[in-house]
Amino acid sequence: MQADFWHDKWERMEIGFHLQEVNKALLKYWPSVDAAAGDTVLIPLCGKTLDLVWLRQQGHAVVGIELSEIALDELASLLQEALDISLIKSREGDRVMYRGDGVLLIAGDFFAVTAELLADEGFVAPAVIYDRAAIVALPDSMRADYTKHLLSLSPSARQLLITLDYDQKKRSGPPFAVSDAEVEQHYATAKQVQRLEERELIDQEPRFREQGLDSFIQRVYLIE
Ligand SMILES: C[S@@+](CC[C@H](N)C(=O)[O-])C[C@H]1O[C@@H](n2cnc3c(N)ncnc32)[C@H](O)[C@@H]1O
Repeated sequence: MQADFWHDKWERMEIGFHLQEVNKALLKYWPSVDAAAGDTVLIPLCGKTLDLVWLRQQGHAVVGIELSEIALDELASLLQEALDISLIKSREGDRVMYRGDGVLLIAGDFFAVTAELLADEGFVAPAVIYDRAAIVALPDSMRADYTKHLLSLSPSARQLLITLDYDQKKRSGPPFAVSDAEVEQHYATAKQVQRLEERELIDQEPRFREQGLDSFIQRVYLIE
């Protein structure tokens, strides 16, 4: 997926993926991650998710990486409203950085963010990764590089990963289908890939039924 595709989506506010509430799977399974209060959570391709605000509310430092400055401006406002956290925004080369109390937001290409950059910002190897609608936002050709890059930012992080799976022949992404086998393959070197939940969502997602699908499965994994 090209950057222009996503910038265009944000300019038109065609953001059907955005939830108006904290993700239910995050609320349900966050205790399984067993994160300590001060742990940093890395949220790749974060959009303007309320999940990031909720994670900060739990006492975690949060790092969000997102192409769209529109999304991060909104997220900065949400953090201000919900937590009274003011972010200082600064344009630095190809990126826009937003820095505040326990928060780092980076508007720019995820693949250009390095472990060194995070360390320079005081966020060395985040302890936890939270991926909701990130790997599934990327086409097959990018997902191995995505996972490799994610692990380069924090090789031993625990990860809460939420995927979607359906018959990709019946509909093109995003969101893209990511099978159980693919997750196992990407995380073959992990100590453990534990599937916490598999849920059929087709009855709650009529727009996907209208697009010809008869199954739309969400899976939640804890990867260690
Ligand atoms: C499906 S949305 C999910 C957003 C968020 N995780 C959520 O749950 O609402 C995918 C997001 O990834 C962002 N994105 C896509 N490619 C990216 C890249 N290479 N670097 C940073 N962000 C990217 C898009 O702008 C979009 O906001």
